[in-house]
Amino acid sequence: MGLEPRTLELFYDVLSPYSWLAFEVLCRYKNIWNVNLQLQPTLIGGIMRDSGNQPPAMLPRKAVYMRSDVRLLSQHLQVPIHFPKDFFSVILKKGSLTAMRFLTVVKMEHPRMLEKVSRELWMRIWSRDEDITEPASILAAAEKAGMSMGQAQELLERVSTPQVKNKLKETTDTACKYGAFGLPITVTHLDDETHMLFGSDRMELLAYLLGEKWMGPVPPAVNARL
Ligand SMILES: N[C@@H](CCC(=O)N[C@@H](CS)C(=O)NCC(=O)O)C(=O)O
Repeated sequence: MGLEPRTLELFYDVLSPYSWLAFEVLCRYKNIWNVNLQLQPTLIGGIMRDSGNQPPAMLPRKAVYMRSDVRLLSQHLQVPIHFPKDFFSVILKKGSLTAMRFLTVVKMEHPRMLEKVSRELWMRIWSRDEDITEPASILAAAEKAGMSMGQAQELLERVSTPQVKNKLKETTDTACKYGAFGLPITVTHLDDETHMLFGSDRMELLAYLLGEKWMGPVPPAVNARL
């Protein structure tokens, strides 16, 4: 009899390109490793406030580094990231509150759609430099992910309800309790220990904790399908 799958949580925000990298790599591994991957839509702004941290791009030298780092990683990990032209307005002014509330309600009502809708929102903001704040933008992402317009509209109407707002706050608080000061974080639940790792660049260590094999960002089984 095989071992019970380990629970592996990924806390992410679609505003964060490093979250996208971690998300794609873990989606590739979720059926290779013996894990139960739980996607946790989180608000990065809440984590920054709670921890007293600032987005890396606020420090000019880090902002320059982040551009080349993300560009190289997007090639190496095969995730089609392109920086938005007006980075500061898109990331620091417009933010992701409604989009993350939308993903929260998707998870509550149609959890099987969460992976696809998350990916389509990232495709908009971090690949095609498209808005993710307007209702029409969020609906377009949901439709592209395979939701019917009626279904998506119904969910969008619920983003300002206390249940949805509180759920996103609760998930963000949980990430903070695990010690998050940024995103992405993964949380690995072993029999007697829980480990929080920060960043998309901790996959080898994650595999070690899980007792699984790290085969690079594009494992052979996935590579054969690409
Ligand atoms: N080295 C990490 C960097 C992750 C990262 O910089 N995430 C940003 C959001 S996109 C963040 O929250 N940074 C907080 C910090 O660096 O203190 C990786 O490769 O994933």
